[in-house]
Amino acid sequence: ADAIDVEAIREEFPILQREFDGQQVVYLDNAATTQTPDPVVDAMSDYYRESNANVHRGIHHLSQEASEAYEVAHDRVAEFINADGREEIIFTKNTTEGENLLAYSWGLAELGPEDTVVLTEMEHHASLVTWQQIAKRTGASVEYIRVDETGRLDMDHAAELIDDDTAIVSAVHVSNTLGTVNPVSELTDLAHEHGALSFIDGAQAVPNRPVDVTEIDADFYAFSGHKMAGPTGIGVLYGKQNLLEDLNPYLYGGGMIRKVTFEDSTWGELPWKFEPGTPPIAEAVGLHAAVDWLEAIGMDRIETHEEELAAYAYDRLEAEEDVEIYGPEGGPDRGGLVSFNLEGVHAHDLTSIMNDHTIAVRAGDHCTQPLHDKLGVPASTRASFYVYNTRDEVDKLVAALDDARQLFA
Ligand SMILES: Cc1ncc(COP(=O)(O)O)c(CN[C@@H](CS)C(=O)O)c1O
Repeated sequence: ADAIDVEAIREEFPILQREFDGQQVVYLDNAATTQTPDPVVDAMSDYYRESNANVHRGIHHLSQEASEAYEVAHDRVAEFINADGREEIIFTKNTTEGENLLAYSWGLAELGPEDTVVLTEMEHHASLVTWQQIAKRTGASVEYIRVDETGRLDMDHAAELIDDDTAIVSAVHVSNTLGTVNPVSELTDLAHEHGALSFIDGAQAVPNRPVDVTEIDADFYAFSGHKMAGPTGIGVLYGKQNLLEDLNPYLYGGGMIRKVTFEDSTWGELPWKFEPGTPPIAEAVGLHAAVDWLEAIGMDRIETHEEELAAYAYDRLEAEEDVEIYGPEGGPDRGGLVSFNLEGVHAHDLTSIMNDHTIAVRAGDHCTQPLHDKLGVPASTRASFYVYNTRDEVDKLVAALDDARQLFA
C-alpha cells in the first residue's frame, strides 16, 4: 500500500499548528490519547446543533434521529472490527470500564478458589489491578506469563501456565510500554484448548492496525475511542453474543430493562442490557466519524506508517550509547511507540526538557508499574506515534537529548 499523505492529514488537526514559546508542538503522546480531526469534531458539533435528544426510541423526531445515530454507531464499530453485529458491541466510558464490566459481570459470578486468571507481566493496570482485585474477592489465583529479555512474551511459559485450572486468559494486544505486539490468536487458542475464555485489551491495537476479532476468536475485546482519533468518554467492549446473552449486568437503571415490578426486573436485549442510563450519544457519533476517517486512510497503511516510524525512532535512539530502549527491535513485533531511558537522567527530568522544546512525550510507569519493577527502572520516557507524525519529529526528539545530557547527566 502506498504511504499515507501525512501533510494532508495534518491539515485536519489545527492543534498541531499550535506553538509554545515560538516552537510548533511536536505531539508524540498518542498512546495516552490521540488528537481529533476536524471531521470528528464537526460530526459531534452537528449532532449537538441539529439532532440532540435522548435515545431509547423516544416518540418525537429528534429522539428517533438521536436513537438511530446511536444505534448505527454500534453497527459501524461491529463492521470495523468484524464482529457479527451490534449485539456484540457494548459502548462503555473507556477500555478500563470495559475490563471492569467483564470482571464484575462474569468474573465475580464465575470465578472461585479453584480457578486461575492468567495475565501477562506487561498488562496495563486497567486489567492487571482489575483481575487482581476480583481474584482476591473470589479466591481465584492470578498467574503472569513471563516477558523475556527481548520484551516479547515467553510462549513456552504461556503453554505451561494455561491449563485446565485456567478460567480466563487476559492479555494486551500491543503493550503501551514495550510496544510489543503479542500473538493474541495463539494465546486465545491456548485458552480455548483448556476451556478458558480469552479477553484481549486492544487499546493500543484497534487505533493502529487492522483488528479482526472473529479471526482472533477472542471472547471479549476492549478499546477506547479517544485513542483512535475519536472523543473521550466512549469505549467498546466486544463480546461473543452467546456469552453476553448469559451474562448479567452489574450496572442497573433505565434503558437496560425489559420489565420492572416492585419485586424484580428482567433485562433488555443486547447490547442495551449493558448500557444503563443516558449513554455517550455525541461521543458515539464522534466514534462513528472516527472509524470512517481511519478507514478512509486504511488501517494497513496506518500500521505500516507507525511501524516504520517506530523502527526509525528505535534505530536513532539505539545509536545513542547512553540510551536504554525497552521492548523488541523495530519491525512487525513493535507497535508505534518506543519507551527508553537516558543514562543519568530521570525520565521526568528528560520529559520536562523535551517540553522545553515543545515535544510532548510521556514519563512515568505508563500504568504498568509491575513491568517497570521487572525492568528495574522506576519510570521511562515514551514517544508514541500516530498518522500525523513524521521522521523530522523523531529527529527533534533525539536532538533534544543533548540538552538533557548537558543539564543533568
Ligand atoms: C494497553 C492499555 N490498556 C488500557 C488502557 C486504559 O485506557 P482508558 O481509555 O484510559 O480506559 C490504556 C491507556 N493507556 C494510557 C494511559 S496509562 C497510556 O498513556 O498508555 C492502555 O494503553
